[in-house]
Amino acid sequence: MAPNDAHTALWPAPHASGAVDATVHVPGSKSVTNRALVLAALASEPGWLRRPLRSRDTLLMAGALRAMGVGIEEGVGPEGTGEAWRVLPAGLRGPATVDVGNAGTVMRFLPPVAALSDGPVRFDGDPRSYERPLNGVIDALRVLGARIDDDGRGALPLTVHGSGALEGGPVEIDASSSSQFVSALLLSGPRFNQGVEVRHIGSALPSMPHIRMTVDMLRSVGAQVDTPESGGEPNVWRVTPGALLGRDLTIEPDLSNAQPFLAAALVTGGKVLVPDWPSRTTQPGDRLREIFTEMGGSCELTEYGLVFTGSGAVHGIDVDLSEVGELTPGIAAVAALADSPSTLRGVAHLRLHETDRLAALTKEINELGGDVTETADGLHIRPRRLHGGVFHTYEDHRMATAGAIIGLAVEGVRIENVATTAKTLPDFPELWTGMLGA
Ligand SMILES: O=C(O)C1=C[C@@H](OP(=O)(O)O)[C@@H](O)[C@H](O)C1
Ligand SMILES: C=C(OP(=O)(O)O)C(=O)O
Repeated sequence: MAPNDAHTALWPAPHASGAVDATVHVPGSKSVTNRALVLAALASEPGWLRRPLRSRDTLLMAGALRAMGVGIEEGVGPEGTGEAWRVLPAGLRGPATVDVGNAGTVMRFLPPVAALSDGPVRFDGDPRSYERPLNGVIDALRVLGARIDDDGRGALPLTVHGSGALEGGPVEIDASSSSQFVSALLLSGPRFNQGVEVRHIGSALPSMPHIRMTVDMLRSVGAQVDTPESGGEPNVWRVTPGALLGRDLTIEPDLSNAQPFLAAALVTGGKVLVPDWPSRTTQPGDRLREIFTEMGGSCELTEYGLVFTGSGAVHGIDVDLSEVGELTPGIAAVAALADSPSTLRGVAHLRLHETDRLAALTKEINELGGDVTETADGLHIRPRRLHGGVFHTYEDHRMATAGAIIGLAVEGVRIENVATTAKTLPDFPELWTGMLGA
């Protein structure tokens, strides 16, 4: 297939002939891998990442850090060569060029790192990356002492003129459009001369578990972080300046990418085991245990991992997803197959994700015969009998996996550009057909 054909190619989503019964080894977490790479690059000694996710977003992160002078070498992990990265921090260098693709983590976490480099770092990416909000990071970095050239829209493309150090200190931001603004400033904060104090002053802040993930991972490499939860002021996070340790970290499976496989058990009345499901985690995907149980399944966390079992019935749900927005496409797909209506709330910011996810889900489910309406901050989904057709994906990995869930229950669904799942889960089609025993 010629490279461009992948964008228009149609993948016949497998229809499930019966209940699935499978063990699915889900690759590492995108959010943990990309935080671990940044923290290891900023450390004062080498570190290891074991079982890192290797996907478009994480390879872009690794490539960008390498471009700024960081060593990231293939190492030997628990499963042999190629299963680990050894990260060798070095003085951060410019000039460099960073391709962010359409990775929120890369476009938001790296400009603060670039501000610590000793020269200009140019950031560019996919057309969609120009539309995703970055103003919180750009404005904050300027307040903290960085020089940035952009076109004034608060978005990519831009150049950060690193001068080898950043003063840091207190800064106010409105992170209501992305929690990643807060995470970005905290991750590099220990390396700023004064550390950083981030005060969120906007309306509701989405994706709080991802901010907790940032704080937890910072603390695990020796950073001192004060948070609202540790007795600080509401909406204020403070990072003390200091050296970061090089750690040996094994990356957890990506629980948000486990979603389509758990959904398969739910919609087919089957059973799926996801090995290595962590007993304690900050990943938002852990909320699936509760959400998919309410939608009709049951789960058990055993020494082998998470066993999720469908009952044969799928129920609608009324749920606020503001903390776990990235789960919305998969929940919407299950809701379209349920026996009662659903209301998904608290996710207006999804309009600025990989695509406008609220518009895309509404259009694509309705074109298969569904009845979805957009609300100010989410979706109303009234299940209808669906029919086959093309499910467009808008270069959004989670649209592709959402379409695959529907395809299990509805014959003749064809997914456009299933290869877009490579953003976070390059093996998705193989894992999916493997789960179905094909
Ligand atoms: O920090 C992270 O790793 C992420 C935070 C969330 O971003 P938003 O707060 O922009 O939704 C989430 O949706 C994204 O998939 C990953
Ligand atoms: C919103 C997402 O990604 P990003 O990290 O690009 O924001 C996502 O993975 O659902």
